[in-house]
Amino acid sequence: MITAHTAEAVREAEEPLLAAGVPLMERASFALSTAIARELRAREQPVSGARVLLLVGGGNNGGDALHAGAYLARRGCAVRAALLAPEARVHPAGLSAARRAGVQVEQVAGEDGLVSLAASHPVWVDGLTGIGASGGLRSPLAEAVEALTDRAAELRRVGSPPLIVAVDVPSGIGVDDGSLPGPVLPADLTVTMGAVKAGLVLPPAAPLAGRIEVVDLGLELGEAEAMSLEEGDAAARWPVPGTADHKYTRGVLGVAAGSATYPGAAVLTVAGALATGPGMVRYLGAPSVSAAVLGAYPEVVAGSGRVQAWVLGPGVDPDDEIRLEELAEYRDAAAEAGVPVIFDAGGLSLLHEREVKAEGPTVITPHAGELAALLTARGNDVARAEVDAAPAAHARRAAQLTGAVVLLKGSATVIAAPDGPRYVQAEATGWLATAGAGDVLAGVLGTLATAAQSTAEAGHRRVTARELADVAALAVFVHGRAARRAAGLPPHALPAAAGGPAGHPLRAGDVAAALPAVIGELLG
Ligand SMILES: NC(=O)C1=CN([C@@H]2O[C@H](COP(=O)(O)OP(=O)(O)OC[C@H]3O[C@@H](n4cnc5c(N)ncnc54)[C@H](O)[C@@H]3O)[C@@H](O)[C@H]2O)[C@@H](O)CC1
Ligand SMILES: Nc1ncnc2c1ncn2[C@@H]1O[C@H](COP(=O)(O)OP(=O)(O)O)[C@@H](O)[C@H]1O
Ligand SMILES: [K+]
Repeated sequence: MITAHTAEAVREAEEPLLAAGVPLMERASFALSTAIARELRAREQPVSGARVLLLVGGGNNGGDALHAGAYLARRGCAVRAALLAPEARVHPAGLSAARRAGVQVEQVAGEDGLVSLAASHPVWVDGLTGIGASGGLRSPLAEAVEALTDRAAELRRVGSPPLIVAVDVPSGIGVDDGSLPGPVLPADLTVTMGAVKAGLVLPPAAPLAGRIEVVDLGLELGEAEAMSLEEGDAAARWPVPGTADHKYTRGVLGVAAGSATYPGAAVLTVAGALATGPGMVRYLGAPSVSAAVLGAYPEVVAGSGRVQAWVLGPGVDPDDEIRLEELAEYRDAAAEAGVPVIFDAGGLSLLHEREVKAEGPTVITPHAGELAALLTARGNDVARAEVDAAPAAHARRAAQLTGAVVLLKGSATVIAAPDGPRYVQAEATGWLATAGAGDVLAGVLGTLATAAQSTAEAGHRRVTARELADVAALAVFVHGRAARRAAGLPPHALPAAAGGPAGHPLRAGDVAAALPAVIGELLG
């Protein structure tokens, strides 16, 4: 599990160690220097003689960069430090360590000098600001970062990109919320001190961190601000049927999806559900859609009966009041029985009224546009772009307003429980951004929710919001992995922008088809 923390949590955890005289900065900066050397070797570039440019701001983040520069200079690198804050404000111990080690230090004024300095150094170390920064980078750092970002893009175009290493965080990101309040220099590698910061995993900042290495400082941290499931977590949480199970103990999923206009949404939801391994899927909808679903999947049982979870709404027309009334009936029955409900697409409109709160265990699965519509309908006027700029904050807001677990879809998908954990999962690929992919996800989530409900029923208790958030993260994890497989991408390949394979197009049905093999591989 990747656990990510706020700046305040990290500072609190550092305090007792600093008070006890533990040399955290020395440890952090030494580890930073070795990470840079390792990265150079991995790129088959010699460490000795490597030309390294330190971008130094006026806080301890700059101190880390200077100390690391001193270590690198001692290993034979040609290190230069560009001070972007007045020398009197630059970390004094770092500055003198760097000078003693032979680092050439110069005060930078204006972007032109900085850019030409950068052009002659293939390694840039971003030590402008770390967890002490607030708001977007201000002048002159903002202009410097903009100019360096442009230069890096030019160098990338001509095939000689610099190696950019961020100290602790790419300077200027929203450290706690992953926002981008101003310019940020995208890094290839972020060496982060003591703990992953939430902004390194939350969108939209996360992709700018590149690969993340954590320096272990022995910090004792409390509950995470954000978590990401990894392979081992997903495998450990997967509901594998036991020998005593039968289809009803494994769980029955009810699907009310599709319409005359969007019959395919029902087929794809069911495809995702079946590929995830339910005990049974019941379908409820118009006869023509039902015929399409059964034509594609004869395993499905049409008509009502007892279920352990519902998926309500994929492909449902939000203006079809009669259909929405049916969905509301399923919802009410589910609330009475304590059965989880997943509202997707058209079904989300059932939560548009301001005072409506989820009465039973509930997950909603909007994309940014749908979340903006939901928040706006409930009196929080929000545009899609605002959700995109701060997905985690908006997901949490919607969770608090509705009482539901919110699964906010996007290139990184954020999951927020009303007062519980927050997950972010980013294993998918841009190829997944295709019509119907969300329907498949709703089906996957539905099946996993039935399994969670079956376990809860066996223990004579109700499934909790926390468990539903866990299930949502698991669904997004395998859906993302299945998308990678369907796009011909190995699970751990670098993004195409970082030199990894591009993959190939997929259609939503391919994601469902890839699921059993992905799950099998996960479970070994
Ligand atoms: N406390 C410690 O001993 C440790 C600190 N560490 C490092 O120290 C960093 C935190 O250091 P600080 O608390 O000094 O803070 P930072 O170095 O992160 O930032 C403070 C500096 O940035 C400037 N600044 C703040 N907001 C700005 C903005 N919006 N635009 C432009 N400039 C801005 C401030 O004027 C100040 O000069 C961590 O990120 C980490 O790199 C590590 O060495 C681990 C140990
Ligand atoms: N750029 C992207 N990279 C990776 N995954 C993405 C990206 N954009 C969207 N996705 C994923 O693709 C799916 C699209 O779902 P959705 O928007 O609901 O489509 P539909 O309603 O057509 O089924 C979601 O799982 C979402 O997280
Ligand atoms: K930094």
